[in-house]
Amino acid sequence: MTTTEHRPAMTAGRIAAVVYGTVAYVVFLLVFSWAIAFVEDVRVTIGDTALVPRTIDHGGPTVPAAVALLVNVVLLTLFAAQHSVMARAGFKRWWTRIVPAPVERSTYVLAASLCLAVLMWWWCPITAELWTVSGAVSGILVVISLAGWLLVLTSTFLIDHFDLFGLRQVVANARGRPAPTYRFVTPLWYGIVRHPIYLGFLIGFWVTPTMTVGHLVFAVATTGFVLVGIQLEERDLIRTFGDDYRSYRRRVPMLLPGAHRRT
Ligand SMILES: C[S@@+](CC[C@H](N)C(=O)[O-])C[C@H]1O[C@@H](n2cnc3c(N)ncnc32)[C@H](O)[C@@H]1O
Repeated sequence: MTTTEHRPAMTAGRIAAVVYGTVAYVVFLLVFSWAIAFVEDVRVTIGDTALVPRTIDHGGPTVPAAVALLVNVVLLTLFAAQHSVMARAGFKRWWTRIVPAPVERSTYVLAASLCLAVLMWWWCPITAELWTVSGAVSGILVVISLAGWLLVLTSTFLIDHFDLFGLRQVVANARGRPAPTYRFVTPLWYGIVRHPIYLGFLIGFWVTPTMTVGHLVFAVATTGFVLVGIQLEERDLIRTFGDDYRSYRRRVPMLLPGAHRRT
């Protein structure tokens, strides 16, 4: 094969990777926005069309609570399994023998977004209320909850938003450049807690004016998942960054700002 025969195929592959990465990113943005409406219990409609017909507490089939619980646990398990497996360094090494390395992250983002979409699409609300507040307190809780989502979004930019969601990798590949170097950084929120993205999610999930049984199941399950995920993520980070990360762990608390530092 001559060089001139080889080049168009490479170029087509690189363009396809950029298109794929862009689609994965757009799907992520849509599903992330949907997730905010879902957890905040906002049914979004345009005219007669319901964009978010089902939320954590509204819509969905009328089924016995035990059936709803079973369905929700299966959905949460599917979501947790996808994240726990695909986010691990060992899986990535194996996976990139099958999937081209430049689109590995985009594939992860797409799979994670689709699992979350499946969870929200089939979620069965269990609406018995555990607590509910109204008036100014309700408004304050909604603001705190939205601040959690903002913490998630801003933290992705502090690490490297476009790297985290796979776009930097496909663009570097299209330019014929090596994959971007994976850096350990600790700016702003990362100087206060080690996991501001997960903290933001926990705030978004737990702080609510109305806590139903279904919402509590979601919050407890995702909290457990986050706590286990942190252990696995930090094991990978220590393998990659060694003493830099160990020292960071001693200096900065995991999730609670100001919590007792490890010595
Ligand atoms: C979904 S992000 C969550 C990051 C962090 N756990 C948080 O809650 O803000 C997961 C990715 O961030 C990376 N990561 C975690 N902490 C990092 C840091 N301080 N600097 C760079 N990358 C980091 C992990 O290696 C992993 O690939």
